[in-house]
Amino acid sequence: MAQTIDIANPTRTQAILNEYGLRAKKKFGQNFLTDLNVLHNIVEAAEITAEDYVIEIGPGIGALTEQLARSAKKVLAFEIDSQMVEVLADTLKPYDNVKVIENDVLKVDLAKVISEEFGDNAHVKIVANLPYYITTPILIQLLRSNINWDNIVVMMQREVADRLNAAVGTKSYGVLTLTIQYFAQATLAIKVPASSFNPSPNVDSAVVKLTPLKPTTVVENVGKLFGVIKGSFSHRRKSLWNNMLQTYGKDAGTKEQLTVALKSAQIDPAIRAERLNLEQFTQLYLALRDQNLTQ
Ligand SMILES: C[S@@+](CC[C@H](N)C(=O)[O-])C[C@H]1O[C@@H](n2cnc3c(N)ncnc32)[C@H](O)[C@@H]1O
Repeated sequence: MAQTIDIANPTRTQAILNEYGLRAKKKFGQNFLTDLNVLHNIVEAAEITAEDYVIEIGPGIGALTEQLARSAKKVLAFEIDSQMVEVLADTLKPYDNVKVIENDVLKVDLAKVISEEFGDNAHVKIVANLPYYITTPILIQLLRSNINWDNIVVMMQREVADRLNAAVGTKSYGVLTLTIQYFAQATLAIKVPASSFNPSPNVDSAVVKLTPLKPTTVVENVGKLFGVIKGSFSHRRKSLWNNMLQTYGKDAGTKEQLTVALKSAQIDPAIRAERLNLEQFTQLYLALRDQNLTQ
């Protein structure tokens, strides 16, 4: 199975792109990893073993996929760019444990595909050098989909990585922070310089490792909890009260229900969403639900 020259090598990466007459596409967030050490560190951080089913998002020309294929049982990779899928048919030919699916990962029912490909309730590890233009929606999709993941190890913009563990009240604190807090523990695994990519991105990057976390307060409808959180952050500079009026309506009856809910959750209506922690949002959601406002 071993391939003599790794794809992750500046010369080989450029040679592959030239061979196919391709250039990295900005619209798909294409920055190819050319640093083999970084790839080895990613595979190590994900603790991939020969028993593991791995999901990769955005394989590109296959630099990370190849390293995953060498360590994992099977790799299932989602790639949006049909030209990359053509390249992958060649670069990944030596690996019979890889399947590439041409699709927008945001449109895929991951739970369904995983059970079709790996079996019902199969556990997966998710590894990716994410397309930076959709890092947040991908992370939210992964965490909110009902899949059994053992860990998620993903490269992202350093600035987004900072949001994952941002403290309440800071500029970076928001919906993404709260989503992570509900589902996972996030640790910064590797800092990656721009020189590790072709082309070099204009931002610093970091590999983050997420491990699953049992929420402190489990709610029966997570979608509705996050509906409340999203609505509360819709205008960051506005008070919670003003954002809530916009979400639920301004008539006297609704205002009365909102007042009761906020009182029962012991939350000051004048506060801004960025000042509330996950437990406070959970209490707010439960109080709004009791007022039939989240149905
Ligand atoms: C940052 S590149 C990483 C490429 C490769 N994994 C590497 O590390 O060199 C992101 C990859 O995601 C792909 N991509 C972008 N948007 C996508 C989407 N919505 N669904 C699936 N793949 C996507 C891009 O075409 C590109 O191949």
